[in-house]
Amino acid sequence: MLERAEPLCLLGAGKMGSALLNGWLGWGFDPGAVTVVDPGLDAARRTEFTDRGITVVSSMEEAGTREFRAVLLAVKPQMMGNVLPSTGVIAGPETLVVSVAAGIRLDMLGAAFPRSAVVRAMPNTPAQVGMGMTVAIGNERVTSDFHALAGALLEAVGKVAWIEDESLMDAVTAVSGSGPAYVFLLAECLAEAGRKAGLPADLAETLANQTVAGAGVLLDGGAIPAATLRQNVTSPNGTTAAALSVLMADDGLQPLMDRAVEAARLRSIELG
Ligand SMILES: NC(=O)C1=CN([C@@H]2O[C@H](COP(=O)(O)OP(=O)(O)OC[C@H]3O[C@@H](n4cnc5c(N)ncnc54)[C@H](O)[C@@H]3O)[C@@H](O)[C@H]2O)C=CC1
Ligand SMILES: O=C(O)[C@@H]1CCC=N1
Repeated sequence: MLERAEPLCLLGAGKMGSALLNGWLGWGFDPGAVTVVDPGLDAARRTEFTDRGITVVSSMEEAGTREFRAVLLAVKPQMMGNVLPSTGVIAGPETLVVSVAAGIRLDMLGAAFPRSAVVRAMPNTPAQVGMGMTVAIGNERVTSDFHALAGALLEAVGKVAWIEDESLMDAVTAVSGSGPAYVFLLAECLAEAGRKAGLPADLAETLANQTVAGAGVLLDGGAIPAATLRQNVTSPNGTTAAALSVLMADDGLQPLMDRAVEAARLRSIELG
């Protein structure tokens, strides 16, 4: 289980690391128990953290040799080679290490943290508001206690699905890890199309954003399938049917999405 004041170290407080941290603090985690290691934070970001009672350091040396209960690795995959060798000292047999780096495999993580339980996870940025989707897989050191701890950390920021086949992680990354960006692009495109249809820019943006947000809330919980929600909007021979005849044509959204997801999946493999 997750105690609210167990020592937790976040390596890399960029977009994803901060989203997770905000989610944990929103859940009630004690900021005084958190150490952020990030050499790239500007003064304003550092102050943002320290004002909330979080300890911020620039290097692993400054973090000391204390073993944390949980270490979250949220640096770029390309940085992992530099970061991993110096992090072993803060992770002992009682430590759970969670990496969210795209493409970085469990065997690489396990080699860097031979004494610790390691979980490879793929969250997404809606974690910031407790609406994240995370897929996770643990190595052989993840006992039921560590599994519960990882589950608690990740469930504090949204839904969690555990998998047993690591090869699925590249497709997971392409669908839910990167997926929020596709939805934001949809909102941008819808607003742009509205502008082209004659709407003032700010009104077009408001309509598009609120439509995407509202549709997302209707989807939340999964009680009603997306296809049913779509059909509920579509009056026979009406305006939606006219638009969907374009979006659902043979060269419509599906083949485009297939190509986009495949490009992301292949990139995830490359990053590993
Ligand atoms: N942004 C997203 O939506 C998602 C990102 N991820 C993964 O999260 C990781 C971080 O991605 P972002 O947050 O988007 O990148 P980012 O560039 O916003 O954050 C990376 C952070 O790491 C810091 N950093 C660089 N070198 C460091 C070091 N030696 N020690 C500690 N911190 C260091 C940087 O200063 C920066 O704040 C990546 O591995 C990515 O694959 C996973 C799921 C979703
Ligand atoms: O773009 C990326 O590589 C990361 C992984 C998933 C979302 N952002």
